[in-house]
Order: sequence, then C-alpha cells, then structure tokens
Amino acid sequence: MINLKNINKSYSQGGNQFHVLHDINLAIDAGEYVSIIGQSGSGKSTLINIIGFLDDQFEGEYQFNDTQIQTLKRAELTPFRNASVGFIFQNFKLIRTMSVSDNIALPLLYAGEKRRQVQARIDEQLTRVGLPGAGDKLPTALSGGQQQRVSIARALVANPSFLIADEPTGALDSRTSAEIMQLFKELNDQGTTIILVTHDPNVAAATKRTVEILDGRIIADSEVSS
Ligand SMILES: Nc1ncnc2c1ncn2[C@@H]1O[C@H](COP(=O)(O)OP(=O)(O)OP(=O)(O)O)[C@@H](O)[C@H]1O
Repeated sequence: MINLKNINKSYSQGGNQFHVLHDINLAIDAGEYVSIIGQSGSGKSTLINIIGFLDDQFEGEYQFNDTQIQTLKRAELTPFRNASVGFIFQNFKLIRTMSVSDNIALPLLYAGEKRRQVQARIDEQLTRVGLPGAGDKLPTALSGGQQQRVSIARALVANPSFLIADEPTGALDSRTSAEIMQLFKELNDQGTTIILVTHDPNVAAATKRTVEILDGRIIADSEVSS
C-alpha cells in the first residue's frame, strides 16, 4: 500500500539546508500495525508528514497503491489525503465548542456529505470506540482517554485506508494509555492499518512491527515478538 523509495528531505532555513531524512526505503502493507520510534528530532514527524500526504516537498518516490504521490498537484493532494488517511494526535485536537458527534462528522462534511445524513455512521463509530450514546456531550465533559476515543472515531468515520497516530498516548496516564493501545489492537484485528509514532519503547512493543529512526535514517525494522 505504502511504498517509499529513496526518500530524502531537506529543510532550508536562513540560507542553510538541513538534510533531515536520508534514503528512506519503507513499505507498509494494508493491515499492518507499525510503530515509528525514535528520539526527539530524529525525523519522525517529517516522515509521517510525507506518509500522510501533508508534505509533498521531498526527493524520491512515494507510491501509494497505484498513485505516484510526487506527481500529484498540490490541489490534488488535499482531497487525496482526506480520502486516504485518518489522523490521531497527542492532544486530540477536538473542537471544544462542538458536540462529540459534530466533531466526528467533520471528515464527512469535508468530503461533501450532509450533516443530517451521517448520524448513523457517527453512532456506529462511537460504539466501536467504546463510547455509545456520548454524541451529544461536549469534549470538555469527557476524560482524556474518552477524548482520545472520540478523536479515533473521527479518524475512522470516513473509512480511510490507514490511520496515523502521532504520540496518541503522550497525554494520558499509564492505565488509560493501555486502554487506548488495547483499542488500537482491536481495530487492527478488525483490519485497520495503523502507523503509530512514539518515543516510548513500551508503546512500540504493543504494535506488531517497529521501525526505528535515528538522525533521519532507518536503523532498525523488525517484527515485535509476541
Ligand atoms: N520546518 C522546519 N524547518 C527546519 N527544520 C525543521 C523543520 N521541521 C523540523 N525540522 C528539523 O528536522 C529535524 C527532524 O524533526 P522532526 O520534527 O521530524 O523530528 P521528530 O522525531 O518528530 O521529533 P519530536 O519527537 O520532537 O517531534 C529536527 O532537527 C528539526 O529541528
């Protein structure tokens, strides 16, 4: 599904070039559950911005299914991203003034659907993430773990090809983290492809494959032994 070949990425700043990704070769198949692990500044965010179609300024080839991403125009990238990937963030990024249901509806509205036609799909996802009946609440009435469940429902609702979870347990206590990791495991068991970014080896150990980055290079790529 995801096939990166010889990806290099540099940022220019103040007339200098900073080479932050070096010759990245990485293939991820549908159905995988992969963690990308590395210390702060190693290039994890830079890499997932490319994988998640947020950044098309790179050298090399990114083939996603039958599409060569580096050949897409900017205007083509946004609808491609909306249709293909669901994002989950450390700090949830829910809109505090909107109900849980309205937050989850957003990707469907971006895709051109009508709010009144999507409630059943929202309720289905709320049940899937363990929050049946929570749709009318405001995010601020929920615990951190519950808010992360809402953001997972939002990431899933448009049925993307894969999820990117960027430090999804970074703002949660260890027990709630374990519950969220259990939910990701269940989603993966149901067939959801998940790419999870973390600096925490314990979190990475709960996935099925770890890709380790150091100074912009993949230094290890291995199955997690269960
Ligand atoms: N927009 C930018 N302009 C210039 N340099 C950048 C930019 N974004 C990131 N960098 C640099 O690229 C390198 C990799 O950063 P990146 O954010 O990808 O690392 P990371 O592994 O995600 O770190 P963290 O875990 O702290 O988020 C760092 O040295 C960072 O300073």
